[in-house]
Amino acid sequence: MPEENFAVGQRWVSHTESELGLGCISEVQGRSIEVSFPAADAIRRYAVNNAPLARVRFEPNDIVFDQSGNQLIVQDYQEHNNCLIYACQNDQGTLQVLPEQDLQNSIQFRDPGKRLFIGQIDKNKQFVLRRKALEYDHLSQKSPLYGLMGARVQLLPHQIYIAAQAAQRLSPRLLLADEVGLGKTIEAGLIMHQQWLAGRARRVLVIVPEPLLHQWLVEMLRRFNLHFTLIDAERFTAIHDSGENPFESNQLILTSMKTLLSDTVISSAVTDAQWDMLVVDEAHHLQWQAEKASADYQLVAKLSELVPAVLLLTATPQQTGLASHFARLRLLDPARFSSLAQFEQEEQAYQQITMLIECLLTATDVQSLMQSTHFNALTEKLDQHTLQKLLEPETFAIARQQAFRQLLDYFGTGRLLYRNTRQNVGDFPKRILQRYPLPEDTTEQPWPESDPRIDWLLSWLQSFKPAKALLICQQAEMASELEAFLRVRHGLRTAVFHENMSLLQRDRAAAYFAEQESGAQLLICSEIGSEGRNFQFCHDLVCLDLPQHPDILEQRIGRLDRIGQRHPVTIHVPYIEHSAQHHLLDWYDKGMDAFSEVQTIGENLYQQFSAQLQSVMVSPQDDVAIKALIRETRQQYQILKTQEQTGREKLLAWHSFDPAEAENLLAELESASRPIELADFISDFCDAFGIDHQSHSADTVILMPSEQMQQQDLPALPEEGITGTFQRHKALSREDIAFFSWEHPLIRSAIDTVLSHELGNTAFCTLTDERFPAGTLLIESLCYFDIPAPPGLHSQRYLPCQYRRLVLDEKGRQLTESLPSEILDPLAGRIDKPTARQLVSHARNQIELLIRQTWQTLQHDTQKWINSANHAVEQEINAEVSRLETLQSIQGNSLKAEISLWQHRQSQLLSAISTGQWRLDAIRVIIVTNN
Ligand SMILES: Nc1ncnc2c1ncn2[C@@H]1O[C@H](COP(=O)(O)OP(=O)(O)OP(=O)(O)O)[C@@H](O)[C@H]1O
Repeated sequence: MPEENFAVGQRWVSHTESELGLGCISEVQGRSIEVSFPAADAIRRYAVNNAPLARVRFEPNDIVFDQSGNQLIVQDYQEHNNCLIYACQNDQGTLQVLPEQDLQNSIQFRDPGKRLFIGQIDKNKQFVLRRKALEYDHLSQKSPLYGLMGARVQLLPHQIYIAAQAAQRLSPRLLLADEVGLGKTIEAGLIMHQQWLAGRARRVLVIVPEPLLHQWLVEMLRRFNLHFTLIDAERFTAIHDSGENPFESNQLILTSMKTLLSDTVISSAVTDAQWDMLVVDEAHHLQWQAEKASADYQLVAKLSELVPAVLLLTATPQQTGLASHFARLRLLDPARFSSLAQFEQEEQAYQQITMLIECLLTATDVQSLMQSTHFNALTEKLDQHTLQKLLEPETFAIARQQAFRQLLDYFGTGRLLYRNTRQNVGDFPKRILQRYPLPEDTTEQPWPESDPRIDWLLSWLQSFKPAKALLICQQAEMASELEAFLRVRHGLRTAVFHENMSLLQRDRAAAYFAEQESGAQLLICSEIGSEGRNFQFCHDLVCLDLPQHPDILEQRIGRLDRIGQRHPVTIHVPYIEHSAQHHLLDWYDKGMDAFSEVQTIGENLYQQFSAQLQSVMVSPQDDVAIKALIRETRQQYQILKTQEQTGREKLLAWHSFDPAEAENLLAELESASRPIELADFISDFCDAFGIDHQSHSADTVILMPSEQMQQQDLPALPEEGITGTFQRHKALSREDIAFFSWEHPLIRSAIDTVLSHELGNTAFCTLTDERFPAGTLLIESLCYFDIPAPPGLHSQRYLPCQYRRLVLDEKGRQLTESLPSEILDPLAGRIDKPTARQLVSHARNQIELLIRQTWQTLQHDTQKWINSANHAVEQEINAEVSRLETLQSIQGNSLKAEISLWQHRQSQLLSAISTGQWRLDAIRVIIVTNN
């Protein structure tokens, strides 16, 4: 560093203490200088020939700040008395003079070029860490499966398939209607997690029945690391009184329909808040009839007009009738489901659509398709464009898939209804009915003493000890009374669970029942209270009474027959012979196998036979009528079941699950998990940022904050530390250990920390590689493509990729392919910092040339990137518009407004993408030494 360069007033930075900010030379005396660092209130004295300082010189177009914090753009500079005077433009566009002494003192250099030339050169290890952070960030964000990997769940094919389908949609609007207990909550969690991580759903509202609040809260946190805030009426009032909308107090809100409907102030506040995603569990309660819609339906209808992504969950979508089912579908996709009459007609034609799809799927080529008996009918249903492609041998395979999707969407069960069945999923235990006929009681005692079913229950429980059983009855009052009777009068270990209890009481009761050793032997639940709950740790269900709708019976059995159940589920039904309940039991058992099989046509049978059933139940001695009811129900059951299996169920099965595709997805998830690389990344990150890390056991580490931590705010690192494993199976069996995946909040925050910090954005290394002459200078740069656009547009998702690594030589030749990081990193040699600074300073002109060449290469490719993103936008939006146009012509209603919304979105996207630009994130200078 030539000593004559130093002059009072000049601005320099320290290589060794960059945190001091911008220094100003306050004294030059003989062979020493004094530098003040006003931002740190520090003074340093250095020997002239050995000062660890770099001169700060801004170039035209650099952004600088004056001492009052005003932002200025450098236009030019001149030297006066060895000091620089900048000519700058302020934000009003006027020119202004800024002597370097007046530059802001608290400067921190982020730009890699600037840092390199002022001597802030980081370690190679830090550069590599940064590159890995960029690569992983990019790879995961780009992967269509990003968001589906990090949940602490088993990767079950039927769930991953649905979640991956949802991930392809910009804002999924779906009805998740898997059979009871197949994991709709988990599917919704996966979809939410994916949308949350992809930045597409920042504000989520989940509405569940009150008894399920806590279960949801815990599942979302434990399995997905999603921290929901629970809003009940009390909490609402507390926050509301401070003037804030309680639904805006957090990003993820969990509430119950009861809370929302308890006060109009609450229901208005929920619709006033802005949401990206709405989830409604047990959605069969949203009832609708042409003349009247229930209050909860009306509220969800209002919300679903405002919220882009909507998930409705129910195992029994038709429990409250076909009209309500249709109305819920219409909430999700009004363009597709516009008329109930048409919807009913479509249901009648499902068998025909199934035949057409079968004809399509079995055809191996154009010839065989044309020879099929259903070919003509098929041509009537397909649009001209798809048909044309279907008749070309080259496009046959793709068009067949497209035609299949169109038939399902336009004429089948739609693209928004997913229903997995035990048949799809496989491997479920059997259901067994145990009947206990009892003689009528003739004593005159009050209930429950007078009830022979209670005597039966007492002796059954005695013989059954210590195994646990769940008893579900229709009413909360009955559940309470019975539980008190068994506990107080007979000293049994029982618990009760119903909708009139507080959240805390219910959770205590469930926990008492779940306790292995000293817990309750019997949990008595009301119908509504138990809906959606997980009780699969027990496998005996007692029904003292039976509900009158097959779907409600299915909900009951589903408390035990759910994922995780390892034993056959036994349903114990004690009943008084020849009573109404006896007939109801026969109707279910002999009329429709309701105990041994999952009901898909329960609602239909209920509609047809409920009147007859009522009359049989009021005159239980009428044997002829009873037999007729069971015979007719059975006949109808068989007819409907065949129709279902060849119509609706088949369409739903096709739409809801593709085993081959699901297998591919699981394989992709497996390979994207890269646990070894993750372990390395964590270890490198901890080294760079001063976090303690040590091995806990195989594939498991303990991370602890330390006093040397450079980044104080690594939000996901708890003060007491965290233990995490990279293995899913271990995380599933050890609740106390976190599941570390690329999606875990701590890892995402580690990646963000690296990328938001400048550490590692400059480096210098030597290279021994005989392919290049000694002395060759190369530059490795890490670049990112940014699109400054409103977040709601999600424009990044259309880019071919957002991150690039480039290696260039002095002649501007690209060596990226011949020097991939796997080759370069092991060959990169360390060089001490002072020498590196000298070399950089010496080769400044060449390095600047290399940086310019990198920029030129990037600029040259910018248009390619923009074109490719535009193409992706057009493809997606044109497909949506063409779908709406087809629906318009099939259904005969105008969808102009919807079409123009999509077109508007397209023009917004195209204009945002056209402003996209590359950013240079990091550079490493490489000098070939060959020694
Ligand atoms: N992929 C999975 N990994 C681990 N556990 C799972 C998985 N999927 C579901 N489960 C467990 O299986 C049980 C049933 O799942 P869930 O509650 O999501 O089903 P559901 O379809 O919503 O039930 P319901 O029809 O009763 O509302 C829960 O205990 C859940 O934690």
